[in-house]
Amino acid sequence: MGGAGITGRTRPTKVKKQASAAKRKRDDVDVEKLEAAVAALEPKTGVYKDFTDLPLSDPTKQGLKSCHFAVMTDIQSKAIPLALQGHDILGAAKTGSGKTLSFIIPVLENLYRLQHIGADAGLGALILSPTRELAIQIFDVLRKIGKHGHMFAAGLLIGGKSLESEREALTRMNILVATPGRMLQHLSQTAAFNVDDLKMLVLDEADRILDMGFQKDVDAIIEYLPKERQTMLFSATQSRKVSDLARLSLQDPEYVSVHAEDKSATPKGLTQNYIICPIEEKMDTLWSFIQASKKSKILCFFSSAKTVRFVYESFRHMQPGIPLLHIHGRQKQGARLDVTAKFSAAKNSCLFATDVAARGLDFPAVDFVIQVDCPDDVDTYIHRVGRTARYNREGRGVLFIAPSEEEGMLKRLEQKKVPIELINVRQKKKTSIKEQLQNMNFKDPAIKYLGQKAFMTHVKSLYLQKDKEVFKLKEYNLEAYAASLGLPGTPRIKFLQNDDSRQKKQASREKIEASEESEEDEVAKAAKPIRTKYDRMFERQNQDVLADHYKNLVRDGDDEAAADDFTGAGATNADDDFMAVKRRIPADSDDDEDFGIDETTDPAIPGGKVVNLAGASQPLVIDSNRREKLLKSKKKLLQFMDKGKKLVYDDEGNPHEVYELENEDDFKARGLPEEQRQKFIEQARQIVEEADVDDKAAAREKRREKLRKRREKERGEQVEASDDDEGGVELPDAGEDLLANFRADAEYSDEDDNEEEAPQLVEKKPKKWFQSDSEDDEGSSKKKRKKSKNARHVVEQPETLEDLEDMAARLLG
Ligand SMILES: Nc1ncnc2c1ncn2[C@@H]1O[C@H](COP(=O)(O)OP(=O)(O)OP(=O)(O)O)[C@@H](O)[C@H]1O
Repeated sequence: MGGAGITGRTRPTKVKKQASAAKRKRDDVDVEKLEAAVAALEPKTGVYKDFTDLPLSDPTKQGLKSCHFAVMTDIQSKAIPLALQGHDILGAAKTGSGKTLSFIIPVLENLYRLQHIGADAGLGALILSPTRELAIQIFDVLRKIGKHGHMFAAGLLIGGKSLESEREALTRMNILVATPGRMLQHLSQTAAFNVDDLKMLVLDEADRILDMGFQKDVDAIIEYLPKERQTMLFSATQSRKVSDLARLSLQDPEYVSVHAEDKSATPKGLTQNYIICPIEEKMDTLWSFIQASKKSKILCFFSSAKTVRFVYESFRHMQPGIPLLHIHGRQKQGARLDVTAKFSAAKNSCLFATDVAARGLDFPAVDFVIQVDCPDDVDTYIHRVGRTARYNREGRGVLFIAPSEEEGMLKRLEQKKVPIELINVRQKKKTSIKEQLQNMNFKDPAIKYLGQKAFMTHVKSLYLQKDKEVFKLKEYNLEAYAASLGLPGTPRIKFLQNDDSRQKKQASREKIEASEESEEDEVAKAAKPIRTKYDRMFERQNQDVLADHYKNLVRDGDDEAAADDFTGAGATNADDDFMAVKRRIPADSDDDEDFGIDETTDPAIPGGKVVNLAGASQPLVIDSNRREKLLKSKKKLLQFMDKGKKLVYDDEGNPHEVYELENEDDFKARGLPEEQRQKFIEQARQIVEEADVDDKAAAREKRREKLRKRREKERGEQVEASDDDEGGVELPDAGEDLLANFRADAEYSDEDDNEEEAPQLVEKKPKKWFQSDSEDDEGSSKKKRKKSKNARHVVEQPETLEDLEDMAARLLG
């Protein structure tokens, strides 16, 4: 199991049994008293300040005492009494305000009063956390409070170990702190894992857990859990919808929010500032800030793991004089835990992190939270900044905002009541590290690679940001940003180029369209009154074949008025039945020519038009623009076309209907099929041979002609060359010319020697599909070997169609 159980004392069995029995008796009395005291609580009216004001079991009291927790925080004093009475809770309170104890104490107490203890009792409470680190932290608090006399078996289920090793221990657990993914895995794969008796479900960082990433897992987990249970949701930012609550089957939940009374959404001891920092200045500003705060504990947030790695590696190389750490989701679990432990213990340190460290983590005494990359939304801002100024401590948050992000981001922060003030960076104290980064990129390909990756991921994350009012990709100077990372050039980003080319295409399309509208059109357009969709609708011909809802638009009694109202360009006058308004298909339209369209006027449809499509079984009635458009689509027209007939072509190429074919009896009368086939092949061979003689003669003549022309040309060139060539040798200046010369030489190399075989390419070619192996072996005479040595392998290359036929005829023969 991922964590140690709370139980685990080793005593002789007999003594143990006696002690347990005595304890049970004591507990029974204890439990009854506690039940009564809890029932007597008045959560809404009563004032409960200290933990001692609440009816808690001795082991819990002991645990709180050992941790020196005496006075309750606001959320604790409001939520714990309600939770002890078994209410469902929706708790929202600022970061660092003590939400963890608000659910840990009720979990321990309620299970204790129910005596839901021991392996047989099964799982009594499940606490879900979005990250492993937070789960570990919660488990740690649970262990600290519970280890003074509580007998529950508690476990941590966050993965990282084999399912098998967790399986057995899992079935004995009473309280589990888990990440949703791992919990679901066990629910679906560990048969003996029984959750039917679960009494309490807690979702810490609920808004994150119910978000997209975990939604499916959480929904699936809930399917396994009994509906009758107590459910508690806690988060610093609560933006849950009713649908979420329904999914979780919350019953009349109590809303416990401590934001309402206090105007700001962030802790009192927190000072919040922002600086205007273009992305290309982030590296310099951050470096300078770290240099000026070496005696502090700093937590810096970035938007991607790649940026975290690049900044960590490059700053480390530059020896900043403060221990650097980094954490992101792509690290192994062991490394992440190591980092959180180191940063928790450190006095002065700088941790570069992604949002994996933004929620819930309780690092003691963080002085600064620097949000180097603007957070996706205000909730993320609040969670990040909440890593400092925890539980009445002081702390400071600094947000880096690019000029284009300022307006949008400030608006959103204001909406969520986040008090933040602008401060300026002292330019004198700012040092540029651009050159150092450039050198590093130059010398170390690994750094350069990281830099390129960081650049691309950052740009991609800006591109994918949902809030376009804050993140306007076009406003960032990406070239300068790449240079600020020390990169030799701006990495090419595919999606941006695709976007650009898409836009360019769109623009040029629009341009073409615009230019296609000639001046004449413009004049005509200007002269025409503007026609609306309705005008066009009532201008239609063949209104009697229109859909009913069109007809319904103009009822008998309304006709005239409607005609007046809607008189458009095509309407003649009010007396005319506008259903019969003439509609013209431009006579000069040549669209139809392409499709062999024949237009007539259908007498059955007043003013209507019938188009006879070549090959179509039925004429196509044009009764709407849609149908008219259809005439332009070959594909669509196919459905109106005749499917065609089966025809058989004779030797002269004349088509015949199938029924004209010879019947079976006649065919049989002409002899056996095999004999007929042989006869046919023989006839065909004769025909081919006869044709072959003519074809060969023609081909030879053609080749001779070609050769003659070429020689004439060469002779002419030689004369020209001797005229130009006055001593020097001119080299062909383009590779292409060289290639052309080579080809010509190769093709005709043997031509003079063997006209009959020309053209031949003296070149070894891979064996063709028509060459059998025996062909190669056949006649292993010296002569053949000699020939093959000289000419290697001679393969005819048909040049003309005649050559090809010639070759084919020889092969067939
Ligand atoms: N009653 C208390 N008295 C003293 N310290 C407390 C008390 N309750 C909580 N704390 C301390 O306050 C710190 C913050 O508590 P906790 O982590 O529960 O905050 P949180 O509200 O869950 O924060 P976040 O929203 O960031 O998760 C912890 O270090 C915890 O030990």
